[in-house]
Amino acid sequence: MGTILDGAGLAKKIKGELHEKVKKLNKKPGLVVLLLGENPASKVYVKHKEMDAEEIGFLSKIERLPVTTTEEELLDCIERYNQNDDYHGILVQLPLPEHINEEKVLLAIRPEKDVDGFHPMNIGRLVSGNPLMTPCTPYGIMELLEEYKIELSGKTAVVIGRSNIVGKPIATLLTAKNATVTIAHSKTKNLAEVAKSADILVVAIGVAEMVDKSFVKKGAVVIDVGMNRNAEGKLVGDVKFDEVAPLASFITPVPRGVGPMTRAMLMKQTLEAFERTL
Ligand SMILES: NC(=O)C1=CN([C@@H]2O[C@H](COP(=O)(O)OP(=O)(O)OC[C@H]3O[C@@H](n4cnc5c(N)ncnc54)[C@H](OP(=O)(O)O)[C@@H]3O)[C@@H](O)[C@H]2O)C=CC1
Ligand SMILES: Nc1nc(=O)c2c([nH]1)NC[C@@H]1CN(c3ccc(C(=O)N[C@@H](CCC(=O)O)C(=O)O)cc3)C=[N+]21
Repeated sequence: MGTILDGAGLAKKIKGELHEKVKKLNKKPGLVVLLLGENPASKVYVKHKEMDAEEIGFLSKIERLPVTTTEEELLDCIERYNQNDDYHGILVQLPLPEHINEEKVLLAIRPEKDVDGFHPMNIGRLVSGNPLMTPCTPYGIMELLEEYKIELSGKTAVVIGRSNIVGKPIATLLTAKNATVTIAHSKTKNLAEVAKSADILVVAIGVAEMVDKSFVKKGAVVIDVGMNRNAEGKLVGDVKFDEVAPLASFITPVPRGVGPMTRAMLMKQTLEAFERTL
């Protein structure tokens, strides 16, 4: 049975450290989350982020906008927070409604306040090895691997999924730590076989429990980013945990694995954005 990577525990420790730092400040770091519409999953995530921010002692605000908000109105709202010195971090919850151009929106956030790390400048800086803000989920995964002293140099890593928010940036970060990385996706042939070559397997697909033991080499480190509701409404990952855990050397659970680390990195980057304004 592999060691369970306790994301919730590490996130709690990190948030405690952030809280201690914030107590010593004269001004509160501020985080605003812009949420369009009523996507139930987004509402839950956003609520969690607000709770984290308040616990740490940040100024925290959720700007709830109707689903009918126009692109221009959203861009105006972002610009107001770009100019507002009380807010050091701005996060626009994704996905956005169809009528809004995501690329335009992400480009409108001042890179210094882009605590998600999704602005093209931040992506470019990450890829060129001089990061300012790092996408929170990949960042959280790297912190978790480091906490458990998991060696990456010279290891083979397979990332399943190539999204801008998870797959591509985690592949970049693993490469920077000298892993040899393969990115797989829906067009990959012999996916299970490719995955089985991995010392480190990162799964970010969005299909409940798709990855079973046929994808996993004995002794592999398995990172499950997936966040899905199964038929009974229970939160499950992309990995069949019960089947894979006995094979793995380390494995993240869902919940309490990658998800809490994502939120902790968001808080960390908000404090760093604040500190850069001093
Ligand atoms: N824990 C956390 O903090 C976070 C969790 N998530 C969760 O992680 C999962 C992935 O999210 P995200 O990256 O945004 O998702 P996207 O939907 O943007 O990307 C999914 C990727 O998986 C690939 N894929 C889809 N189906 C298959 C398949 N059958 N075989 C192989 N590859 C496949 C897609 O391939 P192709 O490119 O070819 O279409 C795509 O690259 C979701 O469950 C999401 O909820 C996301 C963000 C944060
Ligand atoms: N601009 C933007 N930034 C994001 O970072 C972003 C986003 N949009 N859109 C949606 C995805 C998804 N995401 C999650 C973060 C934490 C948990 C999380 O904390 N999960 C808990 C469980 C939560 C529960 O019980 O529902 C856990 O895994 O233990 C989940 C999902 C961030 N995302």
